[in-house]
Amino acid sequence: MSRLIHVAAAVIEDTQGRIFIAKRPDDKHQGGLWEFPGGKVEDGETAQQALVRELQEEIGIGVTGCSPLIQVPYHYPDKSVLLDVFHVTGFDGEAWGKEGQEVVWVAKRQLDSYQFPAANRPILNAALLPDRVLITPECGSSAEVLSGLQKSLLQHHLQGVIFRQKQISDEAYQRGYALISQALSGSECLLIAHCSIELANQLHAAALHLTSERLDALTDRQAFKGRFLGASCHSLAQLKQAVDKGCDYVTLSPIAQTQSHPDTPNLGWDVAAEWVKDQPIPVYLLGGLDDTALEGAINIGAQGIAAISAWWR
Ligand SMILES: Nc1nc2c([nH]c(=O)n2[C@H]2C[C@H](O)[C@@H](COP(=O)(O)OP(=O)(O)OP(=O)(O)O)O2)c(=O)[nH]1
Ligand SMILES: [Mg+2]
Repeated sequence: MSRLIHVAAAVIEDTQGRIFIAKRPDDKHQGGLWEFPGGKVEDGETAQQALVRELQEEIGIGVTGCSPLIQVPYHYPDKSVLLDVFHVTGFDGEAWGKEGQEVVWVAKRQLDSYQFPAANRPILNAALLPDRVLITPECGSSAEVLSGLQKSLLQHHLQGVIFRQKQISDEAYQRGYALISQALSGSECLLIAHCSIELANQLHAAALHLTSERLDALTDRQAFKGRFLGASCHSLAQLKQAVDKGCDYVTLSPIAQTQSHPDTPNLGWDVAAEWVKDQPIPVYLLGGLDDTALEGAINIGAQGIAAISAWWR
């Protein structure tokens, strides 16, 4: 296989949550498609140094704040690249197309209507998904879930929730989902269903989380009609399975010891870091973690953290 060309690229986000993208010139590799600004890492440079240089050269901004977002190795028929993507949230100057390229600031909900190179799918997922996802605990009723949820979202400013209630019937789940979906409509919070693909499609769910068993049984990503399909992973083999089957994100657990499963052996940070590295999929670390773990999770290349008790009321 040909050598991987190391490329640094940036998901640049402004204070209104818009993302900056540029159009690749027609005569370049993957020309005519939209891209996240960036370019090749030169000899003797780190990826972050290349990013800072490329953003100055291509769009005239000075990076003042950035963190790792995702790494995507990808093999085009004519070229192999390793896209080393950073989330840029601080910069000096006004971004513009210094090389004559078309550029635009896009609201996140519009990003999917632009055409990007095939390698960019996981980058789009990472750009669109939140960094913290709440998983609901077992509750006595959907009304109880809803009131707890409203308090949690308000207090912790969460932008994603997996509505999980394992003990209830499909009918009860359906009613609970409708209740929560209505309460969250108009908010920025992504509601993720936790049920079968069939039920999620019936609910017109935009996002669905699969158990490891359901991931194992999955034969066709397209069976789920919504935008984001995630899965629970506990091993490197499962992570790879989720990537191969076209999932959009995963949770990886248990990272640390939890109150709910004190005797289950945990993976620990070193193993998590090893597994997350180079996996072209956003990974949420889960199990015994709270907000204090977020920065560490992002620094090892994870999307962020998922938790139940850390944010429940
Ligand atoms: N910058 C960027 N490159 C991407 C994206 N997606 C994707 O597949 N690529 C590929 C296309 C190219 O093969 C490679 C990036 O190279 P580039 O053409 O931007 O490199 P460069 O800025 O250093 O330009 P040059 O030296 O070739 O003129 O990565 C993306 O979102 N942003
Ligand atoms: Mg470039």
